[in-house]
Amino acid sequence: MSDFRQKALDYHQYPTPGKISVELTKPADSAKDLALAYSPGVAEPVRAIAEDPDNAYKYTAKGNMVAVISNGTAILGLGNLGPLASKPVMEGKALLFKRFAGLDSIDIEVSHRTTQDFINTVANIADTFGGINLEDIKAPECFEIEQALIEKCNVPVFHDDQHGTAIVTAAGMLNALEIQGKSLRDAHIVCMGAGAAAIACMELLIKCGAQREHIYMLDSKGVIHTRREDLNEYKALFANNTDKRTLEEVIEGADLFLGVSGPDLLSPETLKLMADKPIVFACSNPDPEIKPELAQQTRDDIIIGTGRSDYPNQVNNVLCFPFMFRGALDVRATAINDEMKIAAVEAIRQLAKEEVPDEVKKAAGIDELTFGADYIIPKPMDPRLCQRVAKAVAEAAVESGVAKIPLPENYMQD
Ligand SMILES: NC(=O)C1=CN([C@@H]2O[C@H](COP(=O)(O)OP(=O)(O)OC[C@H]3O[C@@H](n4cnc5c(N)ncnc54)[C@H](OP(=O)(O)O)[C@@H]3O)[C@@H](O)[C@H]2O)C=CC1
Ligand SMILES: CC(=O)C(=O)O
Ligand SMILES: [Mg+2]
Repeated sequence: MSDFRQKALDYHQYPTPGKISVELTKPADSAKDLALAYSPGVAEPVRAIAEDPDNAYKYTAKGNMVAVISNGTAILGLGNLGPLASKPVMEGKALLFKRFAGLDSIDIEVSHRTTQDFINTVANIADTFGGINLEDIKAPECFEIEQALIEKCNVPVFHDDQHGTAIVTAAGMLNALEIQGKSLRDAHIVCMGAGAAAIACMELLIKCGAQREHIYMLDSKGVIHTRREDLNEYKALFANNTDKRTLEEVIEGADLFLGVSGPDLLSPETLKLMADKPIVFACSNPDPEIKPELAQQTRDDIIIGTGRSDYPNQVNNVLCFPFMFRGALDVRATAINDEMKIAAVEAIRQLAKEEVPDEVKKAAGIDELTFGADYIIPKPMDPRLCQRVAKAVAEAAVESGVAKIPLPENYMQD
């Protein structure tokens, strides 16, 4: 067994199996404490909540609690390995919610027969939480699931692999384009993958200025084009009227490559076909579409990002979802809308251009971090991310009318 594999297993096993636990926030040491925490005292908040459901935010942990919910059908880039096997990833997302945004989070893995079963299960438990983070649910079911849950639930529902990934990708792409001296409007884009992450990333890039007809999308059967008869309605929106059928044909002269598909699908020979100063985000986890060292050996004019923590330019939804929910929950947003998403893109983007505090460099194990080819996007452990992104999101929620309470006092200071 490789050293790293054993280390990863040991990390998860010792000293206690798993990565999260529950802690108490109230004393529970005496009979008096228990009389308040449990019977008879607990009856008082019960009555208050029965009278007004918003009292749940006052008397329970709901308002600071996010459920991370999966069915394990698209676990990272590992595929459909089932609900239980997804648990380490979901516990990992809960760890990130707590570590980076102070949000309590619990993972829920759902076994189900039909898509409707899954929707009903989540809708029936949604009121327990302040928000629902859907994770690693494969396309195209993820689109129907998210839409149905948005309609059914009173709390914000966000499919992280779609929108978290899209927000971080857009922020990174815009900065990388700026460094390479290119514009999104003129960019020729290749998107490898046509699932949850791919569709959402391309839709958001279009909202940020990319042109749909400049985008070539590929799935496991090749280029998505208008003569294919096997396309679902989401892929069909990206069907090009083209005779090109292979990655090699569509990547010729491309400025941007986004990989949200699987490992090692971009060869050095194919990378050579891209335009000068290309941008490659090889985001498949855990193994990217091309290894950064191989990409950099092949092209010295490239900007490359991956989803991993052990290379520069980590283009990963961890830069978004903790802060998206922090901002949304702090103003009790009923939804996560486009205004909030665009605000998050801008906040993440801008932060990369500022001087980096020494503590962040130390945590990243890097002496120098300056906006440029190896630092296009902030580091996940940058504490300013929470302040900036959550604030931008909360303000956008208030301005766009989906906030149920005003901006909290601590958001007023800079
Ligand atoms: N860095 C980050 O933050 C994130 C990275 N990802 C990564 O993106 C990948 C996809 O995740 P997600 O969208 O949730 O999963 P989905 O299952 O929804 O989509 C996977 C897509 O990849 C396509 N695909 C598979 N094999 C190939 C191939 N050989 N050539 C071209 N396309 C292929 C599938 O094609 P078909 O439609 O034909 O089945 C499908 O469209 C994963 O590796 C995941 O780790 C996802 C979210 C965030
Ligand atoms: C990062 C992430 O959410 C994924 O790879 O699925
Ligand atoms: Mg995921």
